[in-house]
Amino acid sequence: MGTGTGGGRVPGLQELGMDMGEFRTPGLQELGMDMGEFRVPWLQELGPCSTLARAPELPFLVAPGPELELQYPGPAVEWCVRLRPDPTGHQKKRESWTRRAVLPAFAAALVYCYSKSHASKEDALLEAARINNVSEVDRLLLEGTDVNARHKLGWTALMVAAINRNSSVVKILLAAGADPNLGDEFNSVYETAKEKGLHSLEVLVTREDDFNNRLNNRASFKGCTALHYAVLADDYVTVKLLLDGGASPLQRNEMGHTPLDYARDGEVMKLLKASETKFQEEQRKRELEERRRFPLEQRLKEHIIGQENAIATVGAAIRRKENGWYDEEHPLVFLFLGSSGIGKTELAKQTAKYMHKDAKKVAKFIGSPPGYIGHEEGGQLTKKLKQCPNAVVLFDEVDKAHPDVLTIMLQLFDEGRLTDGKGKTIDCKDAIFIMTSNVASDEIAQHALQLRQEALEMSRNRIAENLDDVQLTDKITISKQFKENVIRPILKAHFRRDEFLGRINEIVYFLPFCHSELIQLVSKELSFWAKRAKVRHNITLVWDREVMDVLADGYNLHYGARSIKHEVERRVVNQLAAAYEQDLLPRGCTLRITVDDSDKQLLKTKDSSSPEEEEKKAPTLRLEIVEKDSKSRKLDIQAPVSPDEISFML
Ligand SMILES: Nc1ncnc2c1ncn2[C@@H]1O[C@H](COP(=O)(O)OP(=O)(O)OP(=O)(O)O)[C@@H](O)[C@H]1O
Repeated sequence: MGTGTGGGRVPGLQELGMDMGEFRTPGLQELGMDMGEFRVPWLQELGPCSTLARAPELPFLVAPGPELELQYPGPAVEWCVRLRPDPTGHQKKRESWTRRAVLPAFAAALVYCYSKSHASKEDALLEAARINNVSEVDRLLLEGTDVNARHKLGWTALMVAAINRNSSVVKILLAAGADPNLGDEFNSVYETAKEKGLHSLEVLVTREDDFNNRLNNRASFKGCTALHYAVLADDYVTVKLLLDGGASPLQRNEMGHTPLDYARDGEVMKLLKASETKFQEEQRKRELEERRRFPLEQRLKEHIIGQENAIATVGAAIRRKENGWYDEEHPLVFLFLGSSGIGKTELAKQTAKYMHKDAKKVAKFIGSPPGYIGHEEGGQLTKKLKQCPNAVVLFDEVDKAHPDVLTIMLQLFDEGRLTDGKGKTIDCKDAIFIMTSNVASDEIAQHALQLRQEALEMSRNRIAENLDDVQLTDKITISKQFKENVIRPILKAHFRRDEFLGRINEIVYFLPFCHSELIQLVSKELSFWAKRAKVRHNITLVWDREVMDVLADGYNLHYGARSIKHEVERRVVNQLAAAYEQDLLPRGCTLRITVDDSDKQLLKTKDSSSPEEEEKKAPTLRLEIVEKDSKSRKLDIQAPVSPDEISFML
């Protein structure tokens, strides 16, 4: 119970000569009725009317006598209850209702039925799961009630059935598709009350109604699955049903506990131990199969444009680790080299997402002062590694780290453990460390550009010779010789530690984008804004191929993909915003981005001009509205007034 009617008017009450105001009368309390919570001890629930003989009309009284039976033909659910004289309350020593008591009792029953008939199907399912009302659960599921719906405080019907040892209901819910691996969103009573802005007493009563008062109010239950609850209830049958229904015995709640952690010695514990091993084996097989069907490299390529060698190097190393072909005594250590904004952090994030199904799991530490581990962030790192020993740890801008910090990192990589401020040692052999650095980025970029130029000339010659492997220009590989003769000495001079470089498993090179990659980046960026235009303003955004060439020209080697984002914002999004502000964009219109006609010639002559000339002659991008007859109408967007002009006008 505990669901209020929201203070609305209950149909039928006035016919009984009462209205909501009278619920607070002392007469009701004397009868043992607590109207706030609809706790009526002498009220026995009979279920929906449809299962019983229907009352033809108001006032619902079906069986006058010592026991009163009442039907409520409500709008959604029709409910039936029986009222028994309560020997402990006002009706003491009486076997039937007094005239004085009948009316308020009726009113209370009516309100109860009303609240039941108004409760959503999902609430009704939770209630039926609690009281083990199998036929009601069946009926509600047949009516299409969402089997995984949550109580407003966070739990599901399966969890309620599990904690109450209602195995028959658990069986039906599982068969109807209840997800046994959903975690409870309920925290502790006090935390949940704070989160939801409710009184803690209200939360406590609601929780105890659905669960039971044996659970600790102060403990957090966030992330507990139905299996955790079945184990807490020490109910072998339900535990078995849940395991057979696909519940993971390895799933941890937010406190980091698996169901086994809550098991008492005995049958339940034995069953859980056996299924943990089986589940691990099955999970390993499933993951292996998934990796085979959808390899890491393919997933990375969905998010990262170009950088094929970097993706291949990281992919191969992770595959070795996942399949047990690696040195288990040391963590996997990468150094990502290359200029700014070309995907180093993005690749680290995507790797973390692949390893942990969550990009947020990447722990990022910045190398700039006050420095990494050893200072404030040292504690953070040990904390994170303790929580997740196989975390992906990103050390950004490692070249800016203090030499003392490099010494600690060396210990970390070499010994596979780290000692925190309190002298406690944390194991990190299973972690993946990714360091990023801009050191030698100019040399790498220049080398890559030179290789591309050579490849371009080669392919031009091949075209001239009528050989058709023109694609060659996009795929270049940095030579071993360049790495040894140019990069390694720079790294050595910078880090001054041979053994530090020696502990890096893979140095991964990120190269500047080639033209086709820039076009992909522009396309990704324009698509992002097109989606926004559609969702926010119902505007369809299309663009000509030349527009992408113009925007790709905004690429700046030092800012990488960020320069493309900036160029799209500067040259397209600014115009969109100005046109919108000037009310030039009707809702539902189609907008086309195009290169101004008078500037199209510039694109053709671009190759022969010097960089200075190009800067001056950058083609203009325009917005046009595509009319119904497919003709385009140019938009006359007024340039926004610049601050200089404002001061002039003043
Ligand atoms: N190769 C790429 N493919 C797709 N998006 C990219 C690529 N490179 C960079 N980006 C995008 O550009 C932004 C910056 O990229 P990222 O953070 O990976 O840069 P970085 O190489 O780590 O550079 P920095 O050293 O400056 O942090 C991100 O939004 C990222 O999604």
